Amino acid sequence: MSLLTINDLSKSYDKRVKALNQISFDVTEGECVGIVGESGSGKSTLARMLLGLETYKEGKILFNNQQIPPKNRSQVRQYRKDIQMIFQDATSTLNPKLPIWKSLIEPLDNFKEITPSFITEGISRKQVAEELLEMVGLEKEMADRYPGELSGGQKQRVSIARAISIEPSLLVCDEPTASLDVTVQVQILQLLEELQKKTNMTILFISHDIRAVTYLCEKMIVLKNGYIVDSFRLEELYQEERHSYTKALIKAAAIE
Ligand SMILES: Nc1ncnc2c1ncn2[C@@H]1O[C@H](COP(=O)(O)OP(=O)(O)OP(=O)(O)O)[C@@H](O)[C@H]1O
Repeated sequence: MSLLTINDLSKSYDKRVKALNQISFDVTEGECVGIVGESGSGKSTLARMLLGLETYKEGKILFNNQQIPPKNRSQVRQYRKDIQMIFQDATSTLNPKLPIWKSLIEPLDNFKEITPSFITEGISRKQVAEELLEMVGLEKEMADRYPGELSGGQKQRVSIARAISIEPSLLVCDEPTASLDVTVQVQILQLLEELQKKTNMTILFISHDIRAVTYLCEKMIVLKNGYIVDSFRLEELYQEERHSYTKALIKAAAIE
């Protein structure tokens, strides 16, 4: 079943800048779809539109068959739970004044009606945070630390744990590995892959890095100057019919 449908979506900031041009694609439940493109191709614009942070006049965004941004309050609340986001800069997601466990537990505090399947009944809020830390490969002793005492990779793991704590239907990752060292990038991709396999969660992975996208995603969409110039499944990556821009990205990333 299609979880997210984007139909003929366009976005203009002013008369001169058309950030997105009639883009259309579908994301099916359980899929991991990558959006790849260089700087200025419209990736962040698309991510902001998915979160309901940008208005639009042309086209449609449907999530679970409901128009985005939703119209009424209860739909907005449901939507805020169902779509979670991971950003390039994990620091901005974590309150520097709170110990990690308190930041981790925030989404669950906001959605008290949710009892995630991974939570053992009757455990304290702090123990829930510790279980979440272990799910993303961190020691539970990290719970009492502050964001300033964590490395970039550890902070990104915490922000992933926070995002998945309320079991969203869709996880949107906007350049989640862009500011990390290469070895840490691989570890974060491995973590996302592992979590996706375990939970069958749907991921939309946005990146300028075709290598990261091909590592994680089974379907890819190539954006250039706001247009979708190519879209294909991973096994079709090296086919002759790929767009010249896709071929150039593959060449530049040396993954031929
Ligand atoms: N708030 C804004 N006002 C005006 N133009 C904007 C605004 N945000 C983005 N743009 C323009 O829209 C186009 C797409 O930008 P966007 O940030 O979506 O690209 P991107 O692929 O995410 O780039 P990057 O990887 O550098 O973040 C660019 O031409 C950009 O200058």
